[in-house]
Amino acid sequence: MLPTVPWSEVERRARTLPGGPVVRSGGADDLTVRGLVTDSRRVVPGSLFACVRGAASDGHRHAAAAARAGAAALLVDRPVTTDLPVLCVPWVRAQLGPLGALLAGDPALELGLVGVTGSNGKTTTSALVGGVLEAGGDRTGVVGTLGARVGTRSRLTALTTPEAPELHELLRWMVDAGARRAVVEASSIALDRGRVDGLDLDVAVFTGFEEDHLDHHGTLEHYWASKARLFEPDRTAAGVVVVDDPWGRRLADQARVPVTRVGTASDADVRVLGWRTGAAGTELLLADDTGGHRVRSRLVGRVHVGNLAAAWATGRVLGVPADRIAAGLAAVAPPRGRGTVLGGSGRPVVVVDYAHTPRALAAAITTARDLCGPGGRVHLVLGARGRRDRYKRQGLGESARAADCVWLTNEGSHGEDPAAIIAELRVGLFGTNAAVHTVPDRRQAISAAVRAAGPADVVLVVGRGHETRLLDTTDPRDAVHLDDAEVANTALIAEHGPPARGVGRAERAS
Ligand SMILES: CC(=O)N[C@H]1[C@@H](OP(=O)(O)OP(=O)(O)OC[C@H]2O[C@@H](n3ccc(=O)[nH]c3=O)[C@H](O)[C@@H]2O)O[C@H](CO)[C@@H](O)[C@@H]1O[C@H](C)C(=O)N[C@@H](C)C(=O)N[C@H](CCC(=O)O)C(=O)O
Repeated sequence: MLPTVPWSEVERRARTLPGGPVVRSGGADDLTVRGLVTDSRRVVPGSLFACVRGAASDGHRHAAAAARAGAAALLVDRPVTTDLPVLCVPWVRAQLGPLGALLAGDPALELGLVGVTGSNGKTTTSALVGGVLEAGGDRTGVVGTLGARVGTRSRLTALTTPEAPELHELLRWMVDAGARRAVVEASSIALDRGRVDGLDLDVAVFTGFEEDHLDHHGTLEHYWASKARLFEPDRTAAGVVVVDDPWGRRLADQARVPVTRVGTASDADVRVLGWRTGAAGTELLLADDTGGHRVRSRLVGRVHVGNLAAAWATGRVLGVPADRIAAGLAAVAPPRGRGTVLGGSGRPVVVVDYAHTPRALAAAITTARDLCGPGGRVHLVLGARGRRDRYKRQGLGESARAADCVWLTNEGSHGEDPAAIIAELRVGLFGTNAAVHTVPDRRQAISAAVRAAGPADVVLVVGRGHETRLLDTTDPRDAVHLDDAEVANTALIAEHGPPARGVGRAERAS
């Protein structure tokens, strides 16, 4: 439940931020506001509407709409014509963290917080850390790409890391539901835009780094710096860093907070001694300062080895006993669309995954290869999202060369020409030995791949993972329902029938 906050208190909090004058105009002494809102369409009576200048629009232009919807006051950084009380600050976006926290009753002060960043693995690692902390006895909320949840309750969110006011409201919701800890997925864009400003983390986790989101960041170094920011002493007390890539090592070396190094390297504090993975899950052997530990998980694929080890290390840093961590990791179900395994039992295995970067795709193909039966082939269903990170397409095609059969298709063109996107993927595949088919309709591509697959084969469907809406224009209202896992399941039954009795998927485990 959001508190009612005196206007004078809002002004006082706004003044705590250095950077220029804060000027209040209007508003009687007894004025109160409830909830900080950045979208005029979400204003309710009593809201404080923050006018944010964005890429596509400017919140100042929506001040009148917010007033009509019942906003009690405005937060602005340029003059607007209005009868409402106004607080004018140097930069509205910079205030979203501090004021979002205030208007949600400062929930972060009541929570132990873990932030998870990295190019790949944020969602899975967040779920694992959530499971570890729950097993340690603390109710733990998790917010990220799959939405927000605490206990059995869940809420949808639009972004991986919500804008600061929404994030603080979600933390309030978690506290009200009894949470003592929360895990927050922190995307680089969120860090860059200050969405996690004002959060004091107990632990920041780094899962790995690879070129991505350059449409937003411009350069790799800017992207890197955005992520590295989470490991500054004013943001976190400690770090857990997977050091198996040079970027992780760089971060561990440069961080000014105590860092637990995780990985296969001999100097890792939580060291992966060995692992094996199959359709039934993953098992790894870890060593830390307390000895050796065997960890079992239902997650499928070698990509999760680092994620599991990072979650283990986070539990250790937060004082969760080893047996509780192991129990927590064993209990976590694979997050939706993150290596979701379907089929098997005498039929081909289908893996639905979110991999949308060249390295993540290469790792997903390796996992698919691990899951093949004797003589089995990997069928890859591959597309690329329109109007985003075009530079990745050739690299995705190059990674796809490791598959035996590639089904190029649409992944939501967002107004681009789908055929042109496919042509760019094909550049990376030039000269490959893999059989390459083009089936622009995604449903048909998934069905064709499932139809072509034999019982020892694996069909890997990548790019969208948990997503259920596909958009081919620039108007979000044109999005249609399309769930890759649902399509694959239907195709499995149509092409290969229901599972045969007595043949378990686990029998394909390596
Ligand atoms: C780059 C970025 O962060 N963009 C987000 C941002 O856009 P923006 O600031 O440019 O906003 P804008 O659309 O220009 O509008 C300006 C302001 O006017 C407001 N407005 C607008 C229209 C209206 O009628 N009334 C109104 O009040 C908007 O709410 C906003 O406050 O604020 C919008 C409102 O919250 C978001 O929808 C939008 O996310 C875009 C769509 C997006 O897709 N962002 C992606 C790239 C993103 O942030 N992804 C990361 C990373 C994911 C990952 O790691 O894979 C994430 O954390 O999700």
